[in-house]
Amino acid sequence: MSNRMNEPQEPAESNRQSTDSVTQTTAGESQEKIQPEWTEYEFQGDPKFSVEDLDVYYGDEQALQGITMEVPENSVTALIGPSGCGKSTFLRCLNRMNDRIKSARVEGSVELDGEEIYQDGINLVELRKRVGMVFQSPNPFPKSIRDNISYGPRKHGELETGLLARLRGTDSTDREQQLVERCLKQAALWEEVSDRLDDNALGLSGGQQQRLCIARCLAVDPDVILMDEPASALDPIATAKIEDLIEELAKEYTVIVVTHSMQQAARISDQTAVFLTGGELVEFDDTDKIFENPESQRVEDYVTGKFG
Ligand SMILES: Nc1ncnc2c1ncn2[C@@H]1O[C@H](COP(=O)(O)OP(=O)(O)OP(=O)(O)O)[C@@H](O)[C@H]1O
Repeated sequence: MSNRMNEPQEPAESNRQSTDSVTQTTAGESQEKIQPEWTEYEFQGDPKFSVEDLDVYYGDEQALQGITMEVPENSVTALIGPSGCGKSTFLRCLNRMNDRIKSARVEGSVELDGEEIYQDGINLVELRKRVGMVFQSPNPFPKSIRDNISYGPRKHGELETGLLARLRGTDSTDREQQLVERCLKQAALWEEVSDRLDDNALGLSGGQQQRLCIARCLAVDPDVILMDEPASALDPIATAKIEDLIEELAKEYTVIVVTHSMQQAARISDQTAVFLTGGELVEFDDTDKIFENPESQRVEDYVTGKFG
């Protein structure tokens, strides 16, 4: 992983000119789309997601255009780009959260471990269990810290506690305690809250609440954790804790994170996808390559702050 942002070097001219213009217009003719070759990222191992020709519309407005990329498993992928270029829209395609937006229409293919998630009959509850999501503002339930963690597994019928469960002999209080401890440890929060698990989660600091939301996401055993600007509402110390946590989580989970901070993308991610205005994915590569020697002139301009 990259720990620093170097001054970008000059990208190869020959590559740039051939395909940098994703949308070319010849006089008086309709636009012709050319998929940039810099999104074919080569990596070892299997892809977690294979996305092909993904278009997303909100009503008549197109938010993503022909996105094709493969996301490697057990690593951190950062999605960067200027405001409104479709990063959050793309993230929401990966667990079909856009289905909840009435005007949204998704075309193309998204495979998770080789299985199409946009096929009819896919179980959305299962999908969102496998592909969890953490949002920009921490949003714990107004319940105890313990209940925040056990909420998901209870909903899925994996935990039962209380009088009825004890009478039935199905009480899982011990398992719940183990689960709460494991998830809070994984989210680097256990030490700070182990003596107040029954306190209301809303009494935690913003950074603690966000780590609790990550712990809550881990409680249902996901494969993938999607994060939409998870540290943008936090102070620098809380941000550093979330960044450390993201790197740690990637040993076991596939983490895909939208960030506005290029420094953050450079610090925490293994590979970076750069989206630009109009909903194009222009370049996807190792994070070092994107920040030090991108192929696309537009990406170089963006990462060096010339626009965006
Ligand atoms: N629910 C929605 N209904 C209609 N249009 C939407 C909706 N969500 C996003 N859009 C539009 O889709 C485009 C992409 O938005 P999106 O939020 O995905 O971009 P983004 O890169 O995540 O932006 P930001 O960095 O500002 O969060 C924008 O033009 C936006 O206005």
